[in-house]
Amino acid sequence: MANAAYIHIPFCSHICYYCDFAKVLLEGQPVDDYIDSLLEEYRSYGIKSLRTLYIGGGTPTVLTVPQMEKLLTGLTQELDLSLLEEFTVEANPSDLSDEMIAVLAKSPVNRISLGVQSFDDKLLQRIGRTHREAEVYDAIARLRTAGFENITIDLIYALPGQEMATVVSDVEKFLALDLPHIALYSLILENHTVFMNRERRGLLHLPSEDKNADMYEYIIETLVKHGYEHYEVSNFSKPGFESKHNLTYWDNAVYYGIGAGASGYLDGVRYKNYGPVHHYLEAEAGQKRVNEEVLSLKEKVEEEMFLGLRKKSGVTIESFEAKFQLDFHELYGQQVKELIGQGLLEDKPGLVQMTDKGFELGNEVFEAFLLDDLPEK
Ligand SMILES: C[S@@+](CC[C@H](N)C(=O)[O-])C[C@H]1O[C@@H](n2cnc3c(N)ncnc32)[C@H](O)[C@@H]1O
Ligand SMILES: C[S@@+](CC[C@H](N)C(=O)[O-])C[C@H]1O[C@@H](n2cnc3c(N)ncnc32)[C@H](O)[C@@H]1O
Ligand code: SF4
Repeated sequence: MANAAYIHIPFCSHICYYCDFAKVLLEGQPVDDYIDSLLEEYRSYGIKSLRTLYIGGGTPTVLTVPQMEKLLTGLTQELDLSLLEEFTVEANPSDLSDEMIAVLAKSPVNRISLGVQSFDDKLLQRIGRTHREAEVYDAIARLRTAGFENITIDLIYALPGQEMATVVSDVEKFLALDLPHIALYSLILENHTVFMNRERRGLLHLPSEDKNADMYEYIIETLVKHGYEHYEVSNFSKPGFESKHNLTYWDNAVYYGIGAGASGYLDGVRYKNYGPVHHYLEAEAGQKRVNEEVLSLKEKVEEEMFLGLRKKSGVTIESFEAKFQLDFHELYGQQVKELIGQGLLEDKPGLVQMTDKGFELGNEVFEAFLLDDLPEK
């Protein structure tokens, strides 16, 4: 059975201009019913032990303190806590009250992921965030006082109108905080967002691809110079602070996905739950899935490569062959040779690993690992 569970809280107090994740405005939503329903789905799996738990969103910290307490108790009361290594809650800097921090601190939660996005107040305003730089420092100080050490932040770069100077200042401000982990995402223009709407009307001014690449290079170089490991395309950590939960995804391992819009991977099936809260609520505990995909061997192999290559440590040929009982060189020998020749993969025996150039041109590398056909064995 799976050792990791993702729990989705789809509510937000405002909607950011770039975001297309499963979320809805909090106002008027049946939040108490949602928590009951989510805990019912969780219990239906009979989970007794987990190595990682991750509550994401949406914005989990928009719950009231009693709602958060109920959720945390419901998720952990049946668990053998001695086996739970990492328990993350995502938080928005502007709604982390002292009471909320106190509830998180006295629970088994041991990692906080703060959605900072940028330290530049003008930029924050331009992307539809409601918090400001000062609130980030205040939230981090109060989290630290409450005993949280393992704090990570999310930043986005290549935002509309953004110049290199704010990337530099964002990275410098992150370094000054001396946190053990950061995720830095290049903005993805998503459908159904305010930004996409503006783009269609020719009103969005995104940095060019070249500028985007310069920003990524600067980020990698600077963070690595300051002792952070670039352990995944967008993730950097001090040694020992890699996200164990997210590594489960990139290791192509199984996990529960619980809540509206959550994805899971169990028994060779990738599934997704109903996104709209009322659809999710109407479905019985065992019927929350809107789709299920039974993966073929070919799909499993491709996913192993796509996900594994996102990690700096890459894919070990020995473990690939042990997992699939297939000859790696027969399947991918030629592609790997070509990608090494193009400087996109490292030339290391027994290991398939991206270079920094490979990370920049990720999709080109991934495409090379698509297979024509692979008979089921
Ligand atoms: C779905 S959000 C949930 C966390 C929380 N609600 C918050 O925003 O702080 C998770 C992260 O995804 C990233 N993200 C969301 N939309 C994105 C986009 N269009 N492009 C790049 N990153 C994005 C942001 O960095 C965000 O912190
Ligand atoms: C973009 S990542 C940010 C990770 C964070 N920086 C960290 O290191 O912990 C997190 C977001 O991905 C989405 N997500 C993660 N796992 C998911 C799953 N199993 N099902 C659905 N959404 C998921 C959620 O929207 C969540 O807010
Ligand atoms: S980025 Fe976070 S706060 Fe903003 S809309 Fe998306 S989930 Fe909500």
